[in-house]
Amino acid sequence: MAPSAVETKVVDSSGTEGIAAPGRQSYKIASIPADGIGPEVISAGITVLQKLSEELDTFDLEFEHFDWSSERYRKEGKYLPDNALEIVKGFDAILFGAVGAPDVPDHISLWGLRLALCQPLQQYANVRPTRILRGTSSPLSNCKIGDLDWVIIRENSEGEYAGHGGTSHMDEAWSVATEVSIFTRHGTERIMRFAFETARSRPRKKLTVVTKSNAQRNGMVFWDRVATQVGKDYPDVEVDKMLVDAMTTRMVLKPESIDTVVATNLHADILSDLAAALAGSIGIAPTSNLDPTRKNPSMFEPIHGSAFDITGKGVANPVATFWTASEMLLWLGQKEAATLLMEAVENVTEAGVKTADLNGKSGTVEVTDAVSVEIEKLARRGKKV
Ligand SMILES: NC(=O)c1ccc[n+]([C@@H]2O[C@H](COP(=O)([O-])OP(=O)(O)OC[C@H]3O[C@@H](n4cnc5c(N)ncnc54)[C@H](O)[C@@H]3O)[C@@H](O)[C@H]2O)c1
Ligand SMILES: O=C(O)C[C@@H](O)C(=O)O
Ligand SMILES: [K+]
Ligand SMILES: [Mn+2]
Repeated sequence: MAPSAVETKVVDSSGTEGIAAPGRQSYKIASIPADGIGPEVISAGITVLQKLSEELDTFDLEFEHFDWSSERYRKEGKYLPDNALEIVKGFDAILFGAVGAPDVPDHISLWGLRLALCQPLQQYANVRPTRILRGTSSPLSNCKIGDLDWVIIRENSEGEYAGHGGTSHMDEAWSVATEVSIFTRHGTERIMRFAFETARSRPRKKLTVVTKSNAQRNGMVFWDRVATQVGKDYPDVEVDKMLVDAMTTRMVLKPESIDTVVATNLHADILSDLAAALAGSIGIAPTSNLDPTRKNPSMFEPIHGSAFDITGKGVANPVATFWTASEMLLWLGQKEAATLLMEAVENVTEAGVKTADLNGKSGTVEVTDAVSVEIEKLARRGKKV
C-alpha cells in the first residue's frame, strides 16, 4: 500500500486533541490546499473556521493536511496516493484549494486531482451560488445588490467531462481526437431532481434549464426531455428553458430575471465563472461538490483556479474560500456558524477592507484578520442577548 500523504496533523481549534466537549459536534476535515494561491486561501479559510469554532459553543474542527499537489506530482509522478479515496472517506468533508501549475499540462493536473476525487466520490452536484456582497459592486452599471442572486447547479459527474475519447496517429496529417459527451438517464435525472429541490428551497421557486438543444440534437434534447419529466413532480417550481448562448446575454442584460439554473458540466462551468465576474469577481464565489446521498464526504473549494499570475504576492482574495467554508458548515449542519461567517465577511467588505480584484487595497492577511475580528464581535454580541 502506498504511504499516506499526511504531512502535518492540526488538532482542533481549542488546541486540544481528542473528544469534543459535551454538546459540541466534532468534524474531521481533510484539507487539500494543492497549488498556486490554493495554500494561501485555504490557510485563510482555516483561520476563520478555527476562529468560529473558538467563539461559538457548537462545534470543533480537526484538520488533517494532505500535500496532494503538482509538487507531489513532480516528485512522485502522481497527485494522489493509491489509497487516497479510502483516506478521504474517513473525513466529514474535504476543503480543497485549487490545482494547476504552469509546468504541468492542465488536463494532467485537473484529472489527476480534482476530477480524481469528485468523480469516484459521486459528488455529482456542483453548487455555485453567486450574489453581490455588501460594499462591492457589479461591473453591470444598473445591477444592484439583490438584482443578482443566483445558484447555478452544475452536473459534476458526466456530460462533457465523462472522459470518453482518445487520440490516434498523433502529429500525423491524419491524426484524430475525440471527446465524447455522455448523458445517462441516471446522471441527468439525479441532477435535475437536485436542481428542482434547490429551486423549491429558495423564495422565488424558479428554475432555468440551460441546454444547447438546437445544435446538440441528442444529449441536449434528452436533457430537456428529462427536465420536463422531472418537472412534473415539482408543480410549484416555475421552469423556463434557455439555450446556453442566449443565457449569457440574459445574465448580463436581465440578471434579476434569474434565480436557480441547471446546466451541464461544461456549460455550467463557463456560466458560473461569468456569474462570479458579474457579481464583482471570481475571487468571491464558492463551490460545493456534493454527494447528496452523503455516502461519501463532499468537497468544498473556491470557484477559482490556482491563479499563477498572483501566487505568492499576498493579494489573493480569500472571500471565495470564506464563502466556501460557510457552505461547508451549512452542509455539516452548522447553520448559525455559516450565517455568522457570511455576516462577518460582508461587514468587512462593507467597511472597505477588500483585495485588489474588488478594487480594494488590502492583502489576503488583512482581509482574513478583519473577518476574524468581526467574527469575534458578532459571536460575543450574540452571546450577550
Ligand atoms: N477547481 C480548480 O482547482 C481549478 C479551477 C479553475 C482553474 N484551475 C486551474 O488553475 C490554473 C489557472 O487557471 P485560470 O488562469 O484559467 O483561472 P484562475 O481562476 O486561476 O485565474 C483567472 C484570473 O482570476 C484571477 N483570480 C483567481 N482567483 C483569484 C482570487 N482569489 N483573488 C484574486 N484574483 C483571482 C487570477 O489572478 C487570474 O487573473 C489552470 O491550471 C487551471 O486548470 C483549477
Ligand atoms: O472545470 C473544472 O473542473 C476545472 C475548473 O474550471 C473548475 O471550475 O473547477
Ligand atoms: K478551486
Ligand atoms: Mn471553472
